[in-house]
Amino acid sequence: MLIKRSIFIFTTQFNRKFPRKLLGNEKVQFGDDATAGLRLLLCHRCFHSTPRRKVAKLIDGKAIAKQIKDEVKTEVDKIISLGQRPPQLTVLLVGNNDASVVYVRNKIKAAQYTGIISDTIRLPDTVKEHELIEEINSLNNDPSCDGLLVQLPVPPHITERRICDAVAPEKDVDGFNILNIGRFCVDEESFVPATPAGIMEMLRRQGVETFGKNAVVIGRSKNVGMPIAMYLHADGEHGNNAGDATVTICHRYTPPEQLKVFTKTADIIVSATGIPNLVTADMVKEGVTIIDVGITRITDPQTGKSRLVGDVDFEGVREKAAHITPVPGGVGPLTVAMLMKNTLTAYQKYNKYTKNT
Ligand SMILES: Nc1nc(=O)c2c([nH]1)NC[C@@H]1CN(c3ccc(C(=O)N[C@@H](CCC(=O)O)C(=O)O)cc3)C=[N+]21
Ligand SMILES: [Mg+2]
Repeated sequence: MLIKRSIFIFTTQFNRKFPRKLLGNEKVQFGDDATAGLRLLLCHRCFHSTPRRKVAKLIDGKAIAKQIKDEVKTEVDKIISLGQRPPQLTVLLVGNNDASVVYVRNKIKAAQYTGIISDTIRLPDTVKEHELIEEINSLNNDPSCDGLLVQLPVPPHITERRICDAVAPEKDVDGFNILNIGRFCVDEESFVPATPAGIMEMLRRQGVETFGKNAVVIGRSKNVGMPIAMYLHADGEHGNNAGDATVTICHRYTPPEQLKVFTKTADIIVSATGIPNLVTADMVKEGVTIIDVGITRITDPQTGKSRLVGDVDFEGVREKAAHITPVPGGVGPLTVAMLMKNTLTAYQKYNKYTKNT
């Protein structure tokens, strides 16, 4: 009874604080996910029990990614049970970049899991730009291919922008074609790049509010920093279900003491620089949410083994943060899962060939 009452009070106050989010937008209601009840119960405990040392709640990227993949799988199963062909994702991989090979393998595994057909086309790193574009054109015209992406980076003799723009906008599940970027930047519905899409999805499912909050994005890369900053600040009432946060973008020319001034005021920090230990405990406020997008492979001085680290001093920051993503197992798996979701969307929206069979 007491628990029920406090849940009622809590949700009522939440309603007052975020009226539009709760009443006007079905997709981002607090308590959308299955753990909401449990979270409220935990809130109840926090309010009514003696405080103990706080350690951040780990955002389990793998588990959230699995949820999303399961949802995609359910849809794909439906498609198949209707006797229609499943969606197909084609990945073009140029050369032998070690990291790219791992990422593409993870994408193929996720496709297999969801029932999406995947096709990887490998090309030598000597391939000419026009040959790669011819390959893209032929896949643009192939009705069995719904989603098409060229794994980045491409070798230096190839211009990345020309390659991204060669992918048909309706198959551009990476959201890297300039038409999708432009649409995204003016709040029109578009394919949203998988990493920012994954981060927003992670925040929603974890119950981290972005509406009216201070967010700091560190890094201004075109594929991560820029689009996540765009996504966090843009109008949630428009096409892509954006975050309505106040966003500060910091980058390599932000003086370190200035960076700290900004991160100290942040409710949410997204770090995407590839600089290990850039974000330390002294730079963040109590209760912050930390999204670590950095991926750096280092050799562990203790074990001598190679391992992945993010941008954040995880152990230090963890003591102050409310939520924190690990590396690996944080943003990476979400990126892969959202790519599957985008591929399903491409099929559902643009596949003209098997709709009425
Ligand atoms: N056209 C294109 N689209 C991309 O989406 C794209 C790209 N190019 N180039 C590189 C970045 C990076 N990216 C990741 C994918 C999976 C993990 C991932 O699965 N990470 C695992 C660990 C992977 C490992 O062990 O190395 C994790 O964080 O748990 C990470 C990063 C996609 N990207
Ligand atoms: Mg919204």
